[in-house]
Amino acid sequence: MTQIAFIGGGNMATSIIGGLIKQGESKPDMIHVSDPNADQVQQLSEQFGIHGHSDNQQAIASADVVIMAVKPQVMKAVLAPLKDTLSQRQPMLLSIAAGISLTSLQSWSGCEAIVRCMPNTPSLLGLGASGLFATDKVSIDQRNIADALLRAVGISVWVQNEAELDAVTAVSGSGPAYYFLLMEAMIEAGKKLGLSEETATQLTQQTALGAGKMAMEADVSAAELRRRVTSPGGTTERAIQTFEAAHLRDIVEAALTAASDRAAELSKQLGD
Ligand SMILES: NC(=O)C1=CN([C@@H]2O[C@H](COP(=O)(O)OP(=O)(O)OC[C@H]3O[C@@H](n4cnc5c(N)ncnc54)[C@H](O)[C@@H]3O)[C@@H](O)[C@H]2O)C=CC1
Ligand SMILES: O=C(O)[C@@H]1CCC=N1
Repeated sequence: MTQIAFIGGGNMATSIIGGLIKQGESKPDMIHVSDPNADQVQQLSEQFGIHGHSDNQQAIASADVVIMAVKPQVMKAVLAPLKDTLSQRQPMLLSIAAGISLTSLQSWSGCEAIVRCMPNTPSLLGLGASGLFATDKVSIDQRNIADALLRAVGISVWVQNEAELDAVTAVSGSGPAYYFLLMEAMIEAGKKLGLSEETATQLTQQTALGAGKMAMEADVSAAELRRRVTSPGGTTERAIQTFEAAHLRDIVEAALTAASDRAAELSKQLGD
């Protein structure tokens, strides 16, 4: 069975570890985690029965897959002392860090087989959406392992070129925040229309959940589902006309373009 080492045991690592064990994808004994935060390591070891380390070298010593789950800003410094070992052992490196290019990962780690991935925070609930891209040095078996790792916390989608990961970041990486913004606005508007905060919040949350589930389960498009809610001459029609008059679609396109541009910019800034 594959030995997996997580470098960084924060939010995303915790959710992936939890998903792997819950789904039976990996045995606790095969998982190592390393983090300078001793409390975090202890909690992960106790919660999941995995091996905890304070030394990254120890964590990667026998790993087939090394998952880099540290913040992008520290990636270079974290990989520097591991480069000799990684170059020699050549495990598959999987990075979940936003905006760190394959070129940088390759030069900082000395690894050849690298998968870059963009997950999102609903991974914490097993409802994540991740985009993945692999170098051509990644074997089919390694791709399958990377796929299983991310599927343990949601769905995974492979993209055809690295630049598409910027679009994935704009759609699903940052995406949860757009829905939260809409929810904030709906709760505020509901309150202005006379509802209590509690009632406006409950109704907004359940509506978001219901709409998401309907969109997932329906065999028709989101546009068709919208039409089915919209009675001619009714209330939804007025609301939709208001959104369209304010160019909501243009606003969404501009926002996602800005996010994608920023992802590309960050890759350049954080690279060598
Ligand atoms: N939170 C989000 O929405 C998303 C995050 N990501 C990416 O996931 C990565 C991790 O994010 P989170 O889990 O949210 O961050 P986090 O801050 O919860 O976890 C990072 C962990 O790295 C540890 N760390 C710091 N220096 C270290 C070192 N030298 N060696 C080992 N561990 C070290 C920290 O103690 C911390 O526990 C980031 O690169 C981020 O870009 C990707 C998609 C979405
Ligand atoms: O906002 C960010 O830069 C990161 C990437 C995707 C979600 N959070």
